[in-house]
Amino acid sequence: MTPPTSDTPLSSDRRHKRLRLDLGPRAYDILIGQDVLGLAGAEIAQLGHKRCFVITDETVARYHLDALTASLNHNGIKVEALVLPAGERTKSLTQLEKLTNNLLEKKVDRHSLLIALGGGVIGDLTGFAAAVLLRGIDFVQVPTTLLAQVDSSVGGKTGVNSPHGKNLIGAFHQPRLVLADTEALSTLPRRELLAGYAEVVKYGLIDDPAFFHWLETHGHAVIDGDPVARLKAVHTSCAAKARIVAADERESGQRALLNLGHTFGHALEAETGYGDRLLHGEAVAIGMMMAFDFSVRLGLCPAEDAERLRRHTASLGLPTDPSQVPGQFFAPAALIEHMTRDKKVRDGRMTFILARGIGKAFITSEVNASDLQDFMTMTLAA
Ligand SMILES: NC(=O)c1ccc[n+]([C@@H]2O[C@H](COP(=O)([O-])OP(=O)(O)OC[C@H]3O[C@@H](n4cnc5c(N)ncnc54)[C@H](O)[C@@H]3O)[C@@H](O)[C@H]2O)c1
Ligand SMILES: O=C(O)C(=O)C[C@@H](O)[C@H](O)[C@H](O)COP(=O)(O)O
Ligand SMILES: [Zn+2]
Repeated sequence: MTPPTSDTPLSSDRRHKRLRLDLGPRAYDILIGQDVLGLAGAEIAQLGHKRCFVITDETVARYHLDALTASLNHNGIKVEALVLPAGERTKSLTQLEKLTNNLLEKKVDRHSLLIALGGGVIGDLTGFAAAVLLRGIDFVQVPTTLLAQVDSSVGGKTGVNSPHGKNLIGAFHQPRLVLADTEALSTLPRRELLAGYAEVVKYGLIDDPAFFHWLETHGHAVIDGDPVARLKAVHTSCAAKARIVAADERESGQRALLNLGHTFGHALEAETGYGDRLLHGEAVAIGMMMAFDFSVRLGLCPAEDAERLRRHTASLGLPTDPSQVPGQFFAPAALIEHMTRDKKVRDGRMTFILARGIGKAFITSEVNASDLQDFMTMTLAA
């Protein structure tokens, strides 16, 4: 049989996949696939809210707000849209204050629903606004970037950045529903697709070597827009995240595996000031490579596994090294200082996600400060 390509229509039962994140009273569905924006009205109507506010950014509004609004209107739901500036700097206390004031002026009430239409920035900010407005109201995630579809829309981590570090102000607040329209990715720039792809690779590296192997063969198809490959990549990623979150909603243990690459990555992001020079997913790509290289240096991981990761991400055009961040010099001490503010620090001890190989990530607090210092000095001098 000829494998489907981006030109091959999918039969309707293969156009969508539905997952359930099982969290008892906070359980919710994740619907993934083609024309999910068209189904959004019917899905959201079932939640029974009288007033809905769509929170989005200027770029996403241009491409996808009309389709979502039409679908909601078609199902008898009136919406008001609030359009924010695009980009990581919108994930700030300043924008949170503006957004919550705006919603309060419009007399948002405890039966209102917020709908986050956009990438991780809009999802994290809207989710946090929903967590704190009137001590907590409902929200739905409608992710439109690959990163948001495979990671940020699922699991209930919401928040904003602080000058002290990434996501340092936030709350766990689960959405009522996640609606991921894979066709919405057709308007996403390649650089943003690649950044999201880093979080896809993460699931293979954590505990699914077969998925990593599949990505080595099909990663280009995921990036180039093959609908079957995209559906599989988003579905496999959400299934992995849902499984981990269901077992440890508030990151008291195994959920920290989802932070692979983030201890290094968040430090790089904080140092670049959350601008366009380094996207979150790019920082994670570099951070995961650093976690593997560090694991090799500590004698924990075969060097060939780190090389396999480097080969795969580099072949798609993702950065693998801090020196690839344009116009930025990273000092080891500055990065280590950021790492000491990581949310995984306990009693002054840093926690790292390291790996014994591809698909064999593990959590450890047994890292020696001098080993870290030597590794950072070596990596940043290279
Ligand atoms: N909560 C979590 O569990 C979690 C997980 C991973 C990442 N995050 C956070 O997510 C954020 C990054 O999210 P992101 O990568 O989606 O960035 P983003 O939200 O800034 O979106 C990236 C860019 O793409 C544009 N865009 C979005 N959808 C588009 C579309 N369909 N077509 C064209 N342009 C589109 C946006 O306007 C923006 O300019 C970071 O702040 C990160 O910390 C959170
Ligand atoms: O959902 C999680 O748990 C993650 O760690 C997913 C990460 O990809 C994401 O970037 C998350 O926001 C990082 O969380 P943080 O607690 O380190 O801020
Ligand atoms: Zn992330």
